[in-house]
Amino acid sequence: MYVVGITGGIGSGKSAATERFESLGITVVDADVISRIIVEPGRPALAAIADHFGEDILQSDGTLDRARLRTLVFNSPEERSWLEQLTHPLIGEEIVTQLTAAKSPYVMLSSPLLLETSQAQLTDLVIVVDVPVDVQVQRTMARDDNDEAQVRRIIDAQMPRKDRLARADIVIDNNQSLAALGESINHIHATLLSKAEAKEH
Ligand SMILES: CC(C)(COP(=O)(O)OP(=O)(O)OC[C@H]1O[C@@H](n2cnc3c(N)ncnc32)[C@H](O)[C@@H]1O)[C@@H](O)C(=O)NCCC(=O)NCCS
Ligand SMILES: Nc1ncnc2c1ncn2[C@@H]1O[C@H](COP(=O)(O)OP(=O)(O)OP(=O)(O)O)[C@@H](O)[C@H]1O
Repeated sequence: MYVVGITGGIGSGKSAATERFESLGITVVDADVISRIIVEPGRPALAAIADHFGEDILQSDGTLDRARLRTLVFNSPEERSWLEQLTHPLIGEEIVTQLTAAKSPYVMLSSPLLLETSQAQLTDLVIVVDVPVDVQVQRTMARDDNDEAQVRRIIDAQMPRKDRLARADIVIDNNQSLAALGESINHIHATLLSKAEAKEH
């Protein structure tokens, strides 16, 4: 199995990129999606979070109050570290399960923390989706209910842009139109198909 990791900071355009790869028939395993599944009601991780932060971290329907947890963990490195020690092993396990089940010519692992965690070891090649930090901030604020200071705190909790770029095998410059992004991906897809083919033989 040829595993292509794709990463980038918050709001860089990982989802915009992976939607395009999916439309080309590629299975995408998404760490953000998995991070929501492992804290669904009834899961042990949600009970551990409620024990640690108090029942106020749950909404009236029993689901996680993500906005509240977001404020807590991005204002406290200790609380963020506590949450990551709980969630990252569970996210890692589910990533492996989903990668193993994938049937497309290559499989993509999309994760904002690919290079910050051991997830990178699962990949054959790393793609970084890159935009300047100010563009990350603008696009994230336009998408989410987050003020600028909050978005910048999240960016500060992630790998600095230049370190991430230094780890890339392929960089996608997403400071361009969505149409141009699609064009870049068509070319990269052709390259990845031949690399995956080469690994099989
Ligand atoms: C703090 C939580 C509850 C906030 O939830 P919310 O719905 O607001 O955000 P969501 O999960 O969609 O994440 C949005 C973006 O925030 C960034 N982000 C999330 N967690 C982290 C983290 N631990 N460190 C740095 N950036 C992070 C990523 O760029 C991500 O794409 C949630 O992000 C969480 O549980 N984080 C811990 C698990 C984790 O590290 N997830 C990242 C995937 S490995
Ligand atoms: N080339 C582009 N031009 C204009 N808007 C874009 C472009 N690429 C992505 N966007 C928009 O920017 C926002 C952030 O993109 P996206 O959600 O794909 O980022 P992400 O890297 O998946 O973020 P996160 O780490 O938060 O999951 C979205 O609203 C998306 O529609």
